[in-house]
Amino acid sequence: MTLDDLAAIIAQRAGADPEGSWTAKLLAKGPEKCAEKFGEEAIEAIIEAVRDDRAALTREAADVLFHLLVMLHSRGVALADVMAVLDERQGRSGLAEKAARDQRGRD
Ligand SMILES: N=c1c2ncn([C@@H]3O[C@H](COP(=O)(O)OP(=O)(O)OP(=O)(O)O)[C@@H](O)[C@H]3O)c2ncn1[C@@H]1O[C@H](COP(=O)(O)O)[C@@H](O)[C@H]1O
Repeated sequence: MTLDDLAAIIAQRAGADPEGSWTAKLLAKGPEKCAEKFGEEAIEAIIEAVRDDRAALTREAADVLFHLLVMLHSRGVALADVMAVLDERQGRSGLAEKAARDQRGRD
């Protein structure tokens, strides 16, 4: 399973009957609810990271990735576009990237 596979499943489920699909049910509630659910899952992952429960963190991280992709779909953001941003950053130090971002914020 890749993130591309999961994004394709989410796109396919988007038009499904909400009674038979968690993805369809969540998307039907709108982007704000998808964002809220992503936030809940992120917090659950944070809690497991702080507790240092690796098995629970692994499960919560899977929930985070799934709900991130649902949230992106809800706002029409393609995973490919997110990956393109990461591609642009490849080979560039995170510190240099942050400095450039801060400079753009000041312009
Ligand atoms: N990867 C996932 C996935 N990860 C998590 N979830 C669901 O996300 C929901 C979140 O559960 P939580 O317990 O955190 O939230 P909750 O059910 O609101 O309960 P509370 O926390 O509020 O008590 C659960 O129903 C999980 O089953 C997922 N649902 C679907 N997928 C993928 O999407 C595919 C399509 O699923 P459907 O859309 O359901 O057909 C599946 O085959 C999977 O590949």
